Amino acid sequence: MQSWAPVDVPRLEGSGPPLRLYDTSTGRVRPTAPGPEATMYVCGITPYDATHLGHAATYLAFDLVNRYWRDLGHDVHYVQNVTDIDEPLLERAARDQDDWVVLGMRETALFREDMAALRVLPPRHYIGAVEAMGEISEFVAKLLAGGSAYRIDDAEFPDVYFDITATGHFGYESNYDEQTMLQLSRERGGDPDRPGKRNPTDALLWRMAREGEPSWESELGAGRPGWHVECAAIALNRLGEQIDLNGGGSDLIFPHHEFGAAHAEALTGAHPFARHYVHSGMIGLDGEKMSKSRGNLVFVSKLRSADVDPSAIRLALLSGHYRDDRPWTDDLLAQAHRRLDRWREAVALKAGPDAGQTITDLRTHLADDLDTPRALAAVDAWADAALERRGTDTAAPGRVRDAVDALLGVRL
Ligand SMILES: Nc1ncnc2c1ncn2[C@@H]1O[C@H](COS(=O)(=O)NC(=O)[C@@H](N)CS)[C@@H](O)[C@H]1O
Ligand SMILES: [Zn+2]
Repeated sequence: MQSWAPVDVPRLEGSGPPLRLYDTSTGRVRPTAPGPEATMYVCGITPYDATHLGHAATYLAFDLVNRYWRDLGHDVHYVQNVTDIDEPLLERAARDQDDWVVLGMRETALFREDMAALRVLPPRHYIGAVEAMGEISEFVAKLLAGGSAYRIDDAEFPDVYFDITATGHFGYESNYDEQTMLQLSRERGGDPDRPGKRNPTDALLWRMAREGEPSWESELGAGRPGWHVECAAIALNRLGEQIDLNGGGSDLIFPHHEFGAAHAEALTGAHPFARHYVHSGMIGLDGEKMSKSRGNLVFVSKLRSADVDPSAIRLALLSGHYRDDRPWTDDLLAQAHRRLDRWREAVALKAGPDAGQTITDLRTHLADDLDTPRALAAVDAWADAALERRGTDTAAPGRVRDAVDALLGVRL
């Protein structure tokens, strides 16, 4: 599947400290240490109700990681999927008398447009589950052959499940207890109460074809994949056995990323699958998580069609810390507009105070687990000084503009 338009990123002089990020599996902020090419897998959308501000906040967080690693001089091999076949998509298509394929294509196209408008750097590989069906079924067949997976004893639908005891590390990514895992498995598409499973939380790998459901021929028999194995296969086959970062919103901590890691590790034996598991907080509206099921969604495309500057949307979402569950409010957007106008006014000056310290501060704060509130405050300070006390450095406004573009993706 084609990704979206590339974004030019100004090259800045010098570089900052190593990027440190909170890792869910160890519960600590730790330095990332990618090689010359950093490898990052961030889960993509299930293409309906796209792109709401929750989606946008999550993809902006990982865009900052991408930009910061590039600022350090790394290449970034960024891979993202599209869950263009899954229960929720089929249900939404049925509800709206829509063809699920058309719905998926339409919403994915809208998502690409929104990401390009927000100046999110595109993934090098943007892969749909449907186009990856061959490699996914092959991955499942290998798990089955290797004994990490089994067919459930159900004559009508002998579906394939993953055995959570296969790797001996299951649970290390989320660190959730059994009770929590059971509850979240139930809430997020699992079937812990299905009779015949070895362990209630064992995850579905391959669902044999049901009447009236889309299915694909495979060595496993006609059917379609479980949700987690799609990401494990797409990531592993493009980024290798161990990656620098596996990311998504905090609602993916379990079961999705726990199983994605377990599937990959069961196949390769390489542990941990990702050196960092990074999760962003939930954007809420009126006190509830912004989510498809609740329907309390604010869409990027609606704001864009109301002529809201995408850079203001970016600034509004970056004004909070990426890991915090936080509300979206109209006031947040109004504040962001004011901030954007002030920064633009300051960089339009002929000269300003020295930019060096500001760029150093920007990098230091971003390197500290993407501390964007402090990073934005550093630019506020420079803009205030430039507008109030002026300054004599004629290179400063241009340097600040380029740093804000390269590191925050905000176009001044
Ligand atoms: N309210 C929200 N705030 C922040 N991030 C959110 C919110 N709702 C969803 N997300 C994140 O947006 C990304 C896409 O969500 S999604 O469309 O439901 N799709 C999926 O979770 C799967 N296709 C991942 S393979 C996920 O990382 C999810 O955690
Ligand atoms: Zn995923």
